[in-house]
Amino acid sequence: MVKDKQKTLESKLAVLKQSYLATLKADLAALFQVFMQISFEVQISDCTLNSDRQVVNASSKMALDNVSQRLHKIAGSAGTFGFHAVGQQARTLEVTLQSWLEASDALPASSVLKAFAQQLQKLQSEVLLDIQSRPSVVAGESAISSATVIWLIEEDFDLGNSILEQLSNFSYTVRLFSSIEQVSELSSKVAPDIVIVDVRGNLGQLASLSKLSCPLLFISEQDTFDARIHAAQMNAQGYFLKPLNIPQLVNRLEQLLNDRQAPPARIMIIDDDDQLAMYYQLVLEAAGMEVLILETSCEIMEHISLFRPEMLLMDVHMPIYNGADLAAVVRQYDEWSNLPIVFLSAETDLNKQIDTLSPGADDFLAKPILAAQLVTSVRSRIARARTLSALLNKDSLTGLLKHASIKSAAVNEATRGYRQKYPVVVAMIDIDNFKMVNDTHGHAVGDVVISSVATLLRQRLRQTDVIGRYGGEEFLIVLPHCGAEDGWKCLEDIREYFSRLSFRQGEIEFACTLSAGLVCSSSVPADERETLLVAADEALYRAKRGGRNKVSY
Ligand SMILES: Nc1nc2c(ncn2[C@@H]2O[C@H](COP(=O)(O)OP(=O)(O)OP(=O)(O)O)[C@@H](O)[C@H]2O)c(=O)[nH]1
Repeated sequence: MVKDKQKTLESKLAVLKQSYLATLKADLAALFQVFMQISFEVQISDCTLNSDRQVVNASSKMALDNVSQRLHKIAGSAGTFGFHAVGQQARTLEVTLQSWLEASDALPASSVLKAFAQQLQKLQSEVLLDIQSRPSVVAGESAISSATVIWLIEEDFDLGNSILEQLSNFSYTVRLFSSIEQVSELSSKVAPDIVIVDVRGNLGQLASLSKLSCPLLFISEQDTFDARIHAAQMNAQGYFLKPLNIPQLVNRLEQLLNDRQAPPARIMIIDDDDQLAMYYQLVLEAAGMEVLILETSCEIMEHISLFRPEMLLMDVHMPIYNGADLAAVVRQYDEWSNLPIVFLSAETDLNKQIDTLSPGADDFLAKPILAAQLVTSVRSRIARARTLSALLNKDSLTGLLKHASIKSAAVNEATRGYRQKYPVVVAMIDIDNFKMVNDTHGHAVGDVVISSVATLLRQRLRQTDVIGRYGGEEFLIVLPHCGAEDGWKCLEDIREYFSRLSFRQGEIEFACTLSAGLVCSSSVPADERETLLVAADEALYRAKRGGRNKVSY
């Protein structure tokens, strides 16, 4: 699967490289012609006694400036496509041109200009000969696995089956083993995502599990320091006492799987060079990211609010609006004040880089940029942005969006739905008689119940759905592209699953239920969208009044 993906990417890149080569050849041929024309005009003006050399200088300087800008682009793009030598020579020519343009006196003699034109011609022929290797491509790993496979090692068949059944409620695929030897044999051929083992004092045998490359969780009867230090030395990433608290175990499983199940990063690219933009797109998509190339800069804010990028990758010098101005516009919107903006630029002058950064961009990536470098830089910046955003917007108990964030997300999602004419479901979910859970089993157990609802919602909803903790034991979810009927079925499914979970406090086992109320945007006029939350709350109230453990709309 990954190999096929890699092959497709390589063939797409080969096509793109061919098309870039054709453009590059045509560009260099055009630059050569422009240059020959300039040197011809300078030569004529040198020979004609009554010519106005100043006028010729002014118009030639404008033309040279244009050539310099085009060379600047080539210097940035050629290396990216693997034509490193061409990129470096274009940079050298650009620097020469800049020194002429910055000098206040007349342009160099026509013979110097002609010599420069010949260098351009040489560059053109070198493009044909340049057989530099292709840029390396990082094959993307799929961010999301279809189902999480857990190997459970439990000698007690009944206990093993009971754990298996409960974990299956959370959509895990669980395989039960009765001994560590069985796992050791199989682990050389296939690998699970996580191994859970009931240690039962089998300390010697456990050593063979340390070779596993996946996370290891221990279940034990012993709550002693020795047992726990042994688990730590074996790199166990969780230690759970019997009788097992399944929601607590599931919380840890979710934390471990969180990175792998994170939604793909969304990147928006703005570059007037179509081929470069497509190259970045291919490379980032192959690494599992979602990429949108913005075609019309003046619609930047509409596209940002629709696509909701986690990073903007922008060229600096663009024909109509430059990158610095676009970054400043983005920063005028509070909602996007933290969006990472990274410039991809062939600019090598540090002072100019700093000038460009000041209005609102966060960083620079110098062109030419290799595929692996691009993927790594984007990944690490997005990871950091996600961590910061989680700290700011996420509730610490459940990892879901906090009250203010989910509330504004609900309004934003609904607004987008009205604009693009698709239905959006907004639903309020509340744990039934939760006060009694706290009063009977204690606040800590209540917290486990709250976080198990969060886990269930994360697992059962789509990645495009938005989930938040609205209040203590109340949740708000937003389901884009979903009608009332489908929303109801989805919530019914969640309600039913939740009622089957069993929670534990010591020897006492208990179950909980939840109620939900939903509203679909198609039943509320666009200009009354602020009332969607009130309508969902009213539906929740009807579900409570109707006896709880119900979904109403
Ligand atoms: N454990 C725990 N309890 C919380 C948290 N936040 C709020 N609560 C409790 O949640 C309970 C909510 O109780 P009520 O609003 O009376 O509702 P209820 O008992 O769920 O009854 P219905 O909603 O009518 O079914 C209160 O006892 C709060 O103290 C929290 O973070 N952790």
